[in-house]
Amino acid sequence: MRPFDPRILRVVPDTRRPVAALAGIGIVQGIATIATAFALASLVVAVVRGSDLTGPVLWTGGLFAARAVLGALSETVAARAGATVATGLREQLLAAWSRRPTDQRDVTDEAGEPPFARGRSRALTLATQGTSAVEPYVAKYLPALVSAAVVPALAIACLVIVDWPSAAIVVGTVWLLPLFAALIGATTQEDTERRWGALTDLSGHFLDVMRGLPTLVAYGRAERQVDTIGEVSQRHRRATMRTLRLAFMSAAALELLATISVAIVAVAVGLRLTHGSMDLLVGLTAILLAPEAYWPIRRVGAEFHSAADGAAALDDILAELDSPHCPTAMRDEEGEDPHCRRAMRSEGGGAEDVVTVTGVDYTHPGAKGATLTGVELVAGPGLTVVTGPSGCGKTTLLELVAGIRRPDSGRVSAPPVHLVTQRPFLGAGTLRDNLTIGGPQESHDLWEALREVGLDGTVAGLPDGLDTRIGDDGFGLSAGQRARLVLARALLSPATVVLLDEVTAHVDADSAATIGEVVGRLARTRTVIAVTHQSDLVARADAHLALRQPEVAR
Ligand SMILES: Nc1ncnc2c1ncn2[C@@H]1O[C@H](COP(=O)(O)OP(=O)(O)OP(=O)(O)O)[C@@H](O)[C@H]1O
Repeated sequence: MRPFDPRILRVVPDTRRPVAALAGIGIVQGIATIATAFALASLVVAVVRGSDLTGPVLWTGGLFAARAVLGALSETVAARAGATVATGLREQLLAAWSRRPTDQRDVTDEAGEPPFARGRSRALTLATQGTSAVEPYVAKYLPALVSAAVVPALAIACLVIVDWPSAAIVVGTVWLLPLFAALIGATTQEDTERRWGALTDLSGHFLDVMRGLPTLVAYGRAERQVDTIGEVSQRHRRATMRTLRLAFMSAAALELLATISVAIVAVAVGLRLTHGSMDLLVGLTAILLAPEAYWPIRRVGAEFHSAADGAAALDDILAELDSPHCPTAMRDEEGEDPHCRRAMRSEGGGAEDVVTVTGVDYTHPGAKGATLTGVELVAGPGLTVVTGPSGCGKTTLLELVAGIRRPDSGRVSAPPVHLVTQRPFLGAGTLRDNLTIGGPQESHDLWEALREVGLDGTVAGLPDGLDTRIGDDGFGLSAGQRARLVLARALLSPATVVLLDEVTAHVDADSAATIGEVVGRLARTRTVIAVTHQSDLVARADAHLALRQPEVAR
C-alpha cells in the first residue's frame, strides 16, 4: 500500500479541495495542540506558584475551544470528502464500463479466468464495497498522514528550543514508530489482498445464486447453496478476523513503544527537576510536548488498517479506469491498437436512415474462427429481414450495426439506432418507468404506443394502469406481453433505425401476428432490420439478407 496515491486527485478532481482543507485543518490542529501544551504547563505552574491565573486560564480555555471547533470542522469536511470520492469513483466506473464495447466486456482476462464469473463479481464488489472502502482512506487516513508529516516535526522543533535533552530522547526513539508501522504494513499487505479476494468471491457467488435462484428452486437444488454460501462467508469471516487481530496487535505495539518513549522523557525530566537543575515550567512543557511527537504517527498506524481495504480497492478501481479501450492481447508490437484502428463504425456519415455494412469480418474474442466474413448490407427505410441458421451470426451483425461490437475489418455506417435484443432489459419498476427509459414521454403517447401493440386493454385493466409495478426481467408479464411492451418502447424511440432481434420468439401465434403487423407499420416510416425465423415477417420484407453458417468450425 502506497502512503498516498496522487492518481485519486486526478480521477476525482472534486476531492482536491476537501483533501487540501483537511490537510490545512490537520496542521492548524497540530499547532493548537502544541500551543495547548504550553498553555497547560503555564496554568499548572501559575496554580503551584499562586500567581495570576487569568492569562493561562483564558489561553487554555480558548485553545481547547478552538480544538473542539477544528475537530468538528475536520469531521464534517472528512465526511464530505469521503462521500465525494466514493460517488465520483462510482460514476467514473459506470461511465468507463458503459463506454467499453461488448468485445472487451466479455473477453477472457490475461490470467485466463472465465469471461464472466470473475469479471462480474469483481465489478460488483468494486462499484459497491470497493468505492465505499475508499471513504476512510480519504476521510481518515490522508488527514492522519498530513498530521504525521507536520505535527511531530513541529513538536520536536519546540522541544529543541524548550529542552534539548528531551528533544534528543524523542529524536532517538520516534523513528522506531514509522519503522514498526512499515514492517506491520508489509506483513498485512498479503492479508488485505486475501480478504479483498474473499469478499469478491462472496459477492460473485451470492450474485450468481440470486440470478439462478428460480432455476435452483425448480430443480430442488436451492438448499445446497446455503452450505456453499456459508463456506464462502466463513472464509471471509476468517480473513476479516485475521486482519482485526493484526490491527489490534499492531496498535498495541505502537502504543507500547510510544508510552515507553514518553516515559523515558518523563523520567529524565523528573530526575532533573528533583536535582533542581530544571525549571518546573520547562519540565512540564517538555513532558506535555513529548507525546505530540508520537500520537500523529500512532494515529496513522490505527487508520492504516481501516484504510488498507480502501487502498487495495483504489488500486483496482484506478487500474480499471486506466485500462485501455481494447485488451492488451489485441495490441500490436508498437502498442498500437489494431482493433481500435479498424473500428470503422461511423455515425451520421451517410443518410440519416440508411445502414451500410461493407465487407465486414468479425471474430468473437477467444473464438477459433470468424463468425462473419465479408458481410454486405445496405438497408434503407422499410423492412429488411436477416435470416440464417442458428449460430450464423445474425445477432452479432445487429450488435455491429448498433455499435456495441466493432468489426475486425470492413466498415459499418449507421445513425444512432434503437436495438431490441432477444432478452430486452425490463427493470423492476412501473410499466411507465420501463416505457420511458429513453426519456420522458407524455402519458397519451405511452397509451398510443400501447394501443399500437395491442396492450392498451391489458394495461387499462390493471389496478394501477401505467403505474403498475413489474419485477426484474419483466416478472409479472407473459412472454407475449413483454415482447409487446418492448416493441411499444421501440415505437416511442426517436431513432430512425430500429433493430429487432427475434421479437416473435417465445410468443404465441396471436401475439406473433400482432407483432408482425406492428413491425410492418413501423417500417413505413423507419429503417427496420429484423432478425427472424418467421415466414410471415419474411413475406412482408422489402429486402432480405440470408446469412450462411460460417465455414470454420469452432
Ligand atoms: N460473446 C461471445 N463469445 C464467443 N462467441 C460468441 C459470443 N457470442 C456469440 N458467439 C458465437 O458466435 C456465433 C454467432 O452467434 P449469434 O448469436 O450472432 O448467432 P445467431 O445467428 O444470432 O444465432 P441464433 O439464431 O441462435 O440466435 C455462435 O456460434 C456463438 O456461439
